[in-house]
Amino acid sequence: MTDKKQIIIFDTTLRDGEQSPGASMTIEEKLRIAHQLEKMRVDVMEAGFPIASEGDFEAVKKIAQTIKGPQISGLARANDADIDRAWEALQYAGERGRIHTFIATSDIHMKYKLKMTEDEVVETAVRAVKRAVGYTPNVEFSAEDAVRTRLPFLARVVEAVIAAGARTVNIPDTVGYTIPSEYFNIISYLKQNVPNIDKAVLSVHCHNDLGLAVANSLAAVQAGAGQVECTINGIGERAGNCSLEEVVMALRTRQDILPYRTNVVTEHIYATSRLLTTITGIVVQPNKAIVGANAFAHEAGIHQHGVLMEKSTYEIMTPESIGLNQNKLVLGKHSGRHAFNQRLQQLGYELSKDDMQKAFVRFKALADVKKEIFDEDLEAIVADEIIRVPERFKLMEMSVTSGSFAAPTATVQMEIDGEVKKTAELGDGPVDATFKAIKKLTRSDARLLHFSVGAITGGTDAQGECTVRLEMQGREQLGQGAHPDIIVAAAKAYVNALNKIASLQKRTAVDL
Ligand SMILES: CC(=O)SCCNC(=O)CCNC(=O)[C@H](O)C(C)(C)COP(=O)(O)OP(=O)(O)OC[C@H]1O[C@@H](n2cnc3c(N)ncnc32)[C@H](O)[C@@H]1OP(=O)(O)O
Ligand SMILES: CC(C)C(=O)C(=O)O
Repeated sequence: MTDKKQIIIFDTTLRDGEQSPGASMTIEEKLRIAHQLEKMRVDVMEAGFPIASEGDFEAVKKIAQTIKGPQISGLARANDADIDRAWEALQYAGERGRIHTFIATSDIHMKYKLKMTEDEVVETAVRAVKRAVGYTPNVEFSAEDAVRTRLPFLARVVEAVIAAGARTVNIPDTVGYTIPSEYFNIISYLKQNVPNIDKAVLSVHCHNDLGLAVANSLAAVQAGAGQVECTINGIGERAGNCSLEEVVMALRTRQDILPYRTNVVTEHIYATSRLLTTITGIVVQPNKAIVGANAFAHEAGIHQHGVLMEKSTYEIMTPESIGLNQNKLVLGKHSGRHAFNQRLQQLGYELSKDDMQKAFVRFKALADVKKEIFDEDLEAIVADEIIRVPERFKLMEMSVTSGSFAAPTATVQMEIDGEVKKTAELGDGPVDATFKAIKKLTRSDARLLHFSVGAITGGTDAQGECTVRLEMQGREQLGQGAHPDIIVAAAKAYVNALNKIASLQKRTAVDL
């Protein structure tokens, strides 16, 4: 193993990943993901952009205070205020705290966005790195839009920031424009033309606009890059970032031609992917590599036959290597707390005794109506029962009539601020009628932006999982709900989003 070069895995799910439309996370949600990344042993996690908002500052601070093991990075533009604010949040991580400062170096960005000359950009970058080094030696510099930067100028910037003390220098493909051979050549050029290049780790950060982020990152590694920046499920700005699970599993699976290793405990990949989906509501496509629902499924007879004879005929990696348990312990209504607790732990959930008990009660209720409980059901229970906000609004009972003849009608009973209220509403369909009834009871003027529904597992007794995005007074909130009855799941998701809005408004002291 020692003859293999170690590639530093820099996870930026909590920063660039959070830049995905709809992926904003609360401090608690970020911390939950951070714990999972810690368990998975990423080398560096970028916790946020501290100057961006009070919430992001607090999240980076909390992660720096809590997470042990990985380095914690915070992003900062190349100016004093950003760098000072970043360190204010990161200082609690000591030497593991990394200030990541950046400035764009391409002609397009310098001319239209920064309105700076080359000399001004070099001067600003050097000044920023020096200021950051005043706080910590653990400084990373990124040349934003490096791929569209003229190479001699890029080399000049890289040399200058290394001389100023940057230990890591990142060469991002900010707009997902490059292709593997070109990126290989850029990294090789820097290796050959920057005299002090050996004093820093070269890093890569690829966006996926052309679907090449993972391929480009691998090409850069082959050219000598020592750090790969990536995100869980590949989430991120626009088409996303290089996907952590894909790049790590490619390095692991093709050891024959890729002599590199990472510290990532790949067996935690699946649980981490699911946790992110649960928190953000951004689902991965079924055919997504590594973590998609079909990634280890075989439908075709010839494939099934091959796999039955010898798995490696059609499987290039084992499901176990990403934490998918082939021999699932079947959980049903006869299961007890031990099996239940153990499975939740295997899925990456460390719940308190109280939360475990709450989830167990809910599991038993589900097991009464459903033959077999799958991992996805358990995740939905945890999402629905544990990862929740204080409930101003509680859904008590509901019933719906609909069909091809009856006018869809929903009768809903809720507890609101301790008072029980009931109403019935007509709608264009059962979900519409239900949402109208909830809106009436809660007197909410929230606007529905998005509604999605999915069956969590196969079979007619599967649980339905709904995601609802609401907008109220300029704030957007995601709500989730799971239930064997899809309309109840939709109602729970709607109420969950309303509770999040109410809790946010309470926190920011805005009247309802
Ligand atoms: C490629 C990337 O992913 S970079 C990271 C992108 N992420 C984000 O932008 C998310 C967080 N951002 C934010 O919350 C806000 O944009 C803030 C707080 C950083 C700045 O907000 P505002 O002060 O309102 O500025 P706004 O975002 O409108 O414009 C950016 C300003 O930063 C300047 N700027 C952009 N990049 C840099 C940089 N690397 N170094 C220094 N200045 C920069 C721009 O020129 C512009 O300056 P101007 O206000 O003097 O015209
Ligand atoms: C700040 C840098 C690393 C970035 O996110 C990008 O260039 O895409």
